[in-house]
Amino acid sequence: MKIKDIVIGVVEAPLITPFKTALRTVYYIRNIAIYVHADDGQIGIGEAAPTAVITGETNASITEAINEYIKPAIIGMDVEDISQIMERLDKSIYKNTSAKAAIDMAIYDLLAKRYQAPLYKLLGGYRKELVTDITISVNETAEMVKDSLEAIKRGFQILKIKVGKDPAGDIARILAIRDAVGPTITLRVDANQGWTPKEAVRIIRALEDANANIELVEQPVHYSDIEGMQYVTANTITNILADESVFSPKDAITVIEKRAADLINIKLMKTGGIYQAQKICNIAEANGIQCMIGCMLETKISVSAAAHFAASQKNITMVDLDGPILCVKDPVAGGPIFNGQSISMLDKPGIGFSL
Ligand SMILES: C[C@H](N)C(=O)N[C@@H](CCC(=O)O)C(=O)O
Ligand SMILES: [Mg+2]
Repeated sequence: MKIKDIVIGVVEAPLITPFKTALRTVYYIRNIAIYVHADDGQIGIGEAAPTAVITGETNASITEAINEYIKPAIIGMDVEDISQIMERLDKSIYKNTSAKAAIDMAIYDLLAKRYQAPLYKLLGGYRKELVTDITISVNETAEMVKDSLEAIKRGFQILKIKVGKDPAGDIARILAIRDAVGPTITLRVDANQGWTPKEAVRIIRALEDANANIELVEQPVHYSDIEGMQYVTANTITNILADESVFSPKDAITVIEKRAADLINIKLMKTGGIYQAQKICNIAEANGIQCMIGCMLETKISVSAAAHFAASQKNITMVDLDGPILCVKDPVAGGPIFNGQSISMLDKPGIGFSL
């Protein structure tokens, strides 16, 4: 099964409410869809999200990276030579991880279809069901409390609370949410790099003193401030999760060696796809570090690929795959079933979309 052509399209989905983090506000998803055509007529599907503030990519850069660099590097290759394809993909252009992720997942989709196997089984098949959290955008406290209670009414038991935009008000925001939702709901906090190391320690310790029972705090400080992350991890009890600080296996080794975090968030848009994500997950597992699977603002196409990857790995113990849940409707039919907080893998070949 040889790679014959790569076709680029657009995938769009309006969001139910604006998505707000310390880094950006988004009203509408407009991502790149990828169709990798094989010489036997099969098509593999992928998606790239243009998260300029995190990966540095735009829809224009993703399109250019694929057309000018990635496509010439892998066209004509046999889908079964996966390691060789992934080596060429990695070397075809520096960074551009979301462009690479879209191609990587489309090729894995084709490989799994070649063997008539669901992708999660081909990758290891550890489990069939995942439970995702849902994001509560950063807003004024009252609005975040209201959004948290609505999410619980919709059946979500794990909330990912965005903070870091107004550090002075963050303790009050988080405590008000804990107060409103009660003790049984799991709360994750994501500062998206919005705090200084000293601020982070002060805020997290205040939450600990108030018995807020926060499961983890994600990327408290700037992605490049590994020493700052190390300082926060060393001076708090709460688990610290590295997100924007870990794109590559090398980044994971740095964070682990420096004890800069307790946990790692793997996103296909940061790793450049499943092949590199597996390496990070294995490195973390060998070092006793559990991983979260995360997503950017992505639709069901790429989030489904991430779900297959997560389902295949024992060491992925936390799931933040709420992209499709934040959309008014899915732009594609098929794939795993997203029902409230549960994501169920089906036994259709590949990622599960009929193309
Ligand atoms: C969508 C997901 N829950 C999430 O929060 N992802 C990112 C930010 C994504 C983005 O800005 O597109 C995260 O920081 O974990
Ligand atoms: Mg994050």
